[in-house]
Amino acid sequence: MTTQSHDKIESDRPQTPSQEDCCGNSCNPCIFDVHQKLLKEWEEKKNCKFNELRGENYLSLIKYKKFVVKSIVEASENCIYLEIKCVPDERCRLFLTPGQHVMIRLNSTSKPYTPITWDDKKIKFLIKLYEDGIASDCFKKLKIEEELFVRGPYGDFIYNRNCYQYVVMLSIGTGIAAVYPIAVSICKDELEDTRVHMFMGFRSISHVPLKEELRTLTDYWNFECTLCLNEKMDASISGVTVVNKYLKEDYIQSLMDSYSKETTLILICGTPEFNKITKEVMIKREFKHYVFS
Ligand SMILES: Cc1cc2nc3c(=O)[nH]c(=O)nc-3n(C[C@H](O)[C@H](O)[C@H](O)COP(=O)(O)OP(=O)(O)OC[C@H]3O[C@@H](n4cnc5c(N)ncnc54)[C@H](O)[C@@H]3O)c2cc1C
Repeated sequence: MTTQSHDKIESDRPQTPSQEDCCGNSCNPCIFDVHQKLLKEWEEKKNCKFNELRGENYLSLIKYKKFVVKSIVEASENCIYLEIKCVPDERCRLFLTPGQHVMIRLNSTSKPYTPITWDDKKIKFLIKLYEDGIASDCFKKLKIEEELFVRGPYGDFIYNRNCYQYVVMLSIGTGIAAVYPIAVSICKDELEDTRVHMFMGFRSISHVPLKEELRTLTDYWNFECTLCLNEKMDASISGVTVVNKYLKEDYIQSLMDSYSKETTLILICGTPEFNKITKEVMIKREFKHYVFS
């Protein structure tokens, strides 16, 4: 899609009324209700137009598509970056939205993974290698140029620009893979007024992937990042706050004091136990908007 066609679609977005446009007489429909309706119609039209302009997606929801391994690089202790490339096809490109995941099939096993970056032809993943993990064992043996198969993308998380004052991301371990692309897309959007605060739990600094990428994100005015490390040690990443704290209930409770329960979106991604505890905190604190990925 050309930048002009993209800009044209964006410029058709219904203008958000200001507080002064509302007379305060509880009209039915209120100017804000009308705006919501117009916005919904515009979103629907925009999605149709995008699909028309962008061409076919190489990925399929129902069929595994062939990819080859382009690189395997150590990301942190027990984690690799895996970059894969699709088989060239003039008509097709890769389309994903931040936070979506795909199924990767290797030998006879198939597991979900969340792309951290991608372009028209390539996808990069952050993958934790478990001792005796079924897929992990396949990834450990994987060679450059070897074939693997992917279907997707899945996940219906939709983020709309400027709907929140803050997006707070709470993740542990490889949960960072789900929230990192969302943080990047918000920070790189020049029309965003929303601030992103990321809180990530890891065992130690050697378990932290994407260090350089996180440092780069801290150059954006609206990004702040705190690493919560379980093991006590001196560690630093320029621009990133590092604390020796366990990202668990009481600490999460205290973090949430700084945010409004109406205007904050909370994204949660970790183990089932972490997700459960964090959800309980959000319910207790009456936060209105929280999502698990
Ligand atoms: C939507 C989604 C997105 C995901 N995205 C990512 C991602 O981006 N990156 C990522 O790294 N992971 C991601 N995951 C997790 C991923 O799909 C796999 O579950 C993970 O990689 C482990 O798979 P495995 O086959 O290697 O390990 P498994 O075989 O599932 O084993 C995992 C661990 O459990 C242990 N284990 C297995 N069975 C038992 C048992 N019976 N008793 C005790 N221990 C046992 C194994 O020894 C191993 O240490 C995602 C999961 C979901 C649901």
